[in-house]
Amino acid sequence: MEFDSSPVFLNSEKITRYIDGRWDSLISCLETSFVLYSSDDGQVIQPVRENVTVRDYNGLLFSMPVCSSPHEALATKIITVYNDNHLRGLPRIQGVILLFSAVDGVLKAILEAPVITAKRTAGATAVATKYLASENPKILAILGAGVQARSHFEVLTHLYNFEEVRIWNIHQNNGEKLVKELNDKGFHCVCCSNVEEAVRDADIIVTATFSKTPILKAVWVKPGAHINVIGASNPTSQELDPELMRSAVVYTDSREAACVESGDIIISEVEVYAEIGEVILGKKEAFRDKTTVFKSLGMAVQDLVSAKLVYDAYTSDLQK
Ligand SMILES: NC(=O)C1=CN([C@@H]2O[C@H](COP(=O)(O)OP(=O)(O)OC[C@H]3O[C@@H](n4cnc5c(N)ncnc54)[C@H](OP(=O)(O)O)[C@@H]3O)[C@@H](O)[C@H]2O)C=CC1
Ligand SMILES: O=C(O)C1=NCCCC1
Repeated sequence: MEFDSSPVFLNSEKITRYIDGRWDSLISCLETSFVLYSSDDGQVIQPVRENVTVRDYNGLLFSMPVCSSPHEALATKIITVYNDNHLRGLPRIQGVILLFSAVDGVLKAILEAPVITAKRTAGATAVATKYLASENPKILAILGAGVQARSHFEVLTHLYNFEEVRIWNIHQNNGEKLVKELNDKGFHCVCCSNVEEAVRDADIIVTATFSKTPILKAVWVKPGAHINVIGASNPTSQELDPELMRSAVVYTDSREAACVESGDIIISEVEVYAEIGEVILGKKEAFRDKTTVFKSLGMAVQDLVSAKLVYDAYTSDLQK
């Protein structure tokens, strides 16, 4: 018998076709991935990711392998993160996800990483926010106006009917561009000229920037707010001031990764109260009425379940 081992290649356009409009399915897969990861029963094997610094060009190369037994799948995301790429007119994050069968090791698909990274990170935030934010959030503040800011706007406005959405960005023109783009689609967002104005009385805050130093201060944040910290994914960068970190109950996706990768956790010397998977499993409490931080690092198992969602939709479409 002939063995056709050619993997399919799914570019960003195809991935968008199979993932757009599917927030509820994605959120549900991501919730499962948090549970599997935090179950500690070996169903998911996911080492802390490796990275290589490209010193001369201010770049990084990340390798993120994972095995998920319940999905009978293996995946590795390989991405580059080049902070100065906006000056070259290129995205800061690029790369691929390789999806394999865990049964026989066959490479099933090569998927461009940016769309999945954008959607799965926002979907993961949605899971954390569902568990940790107050029941009826009215004001959303997003700090940043890039890829993650967009996907977080999308998923959080899918989940909640906010009375106000405020956006702040370091370069105000880019913040205004995003606000115009969203308002042209029928939303009503405002662009703020400083962080304090953006987060005043906000119930949910998202920080999604490439800042290396804190942009969000404790005194500006309403007690009881829920903050999703998406950027500062290395031990020397911070998005939140240490006082804010110390005044909040801190949750994360992976405790093991947070302790070596998150500047916000390492520099402020806070303890991680729980992984979000432990909250979903009922092993740890969700303090909705306290100020909570979800420190998102991003996990390979999130890429695996999202890539599989797209691949399965693609293959079932082929069979029609
Ligand atoms: N937790 C996770 O799973 C993931 C985390 N990330 C992280 O999320 C963050 C955003 O990524 P993404 O949206 O893809 O990147 P983008 O390049 O699309 O957007 C980056 C945003 O950060 C702003 N920015 C750049 N430098 C600074 C600075 N010094 N201070 C404040 N703002 C700044 C940019 O403003 P302007 O464009 O005007 O310069 C832009 O709004 C990054 O830190 C990235 O590493 C990304 C993927 C997954
Ligand atoms: O999980 C990811 O993907 C990323 N995490 C932090 C840095 C960029 C990409």
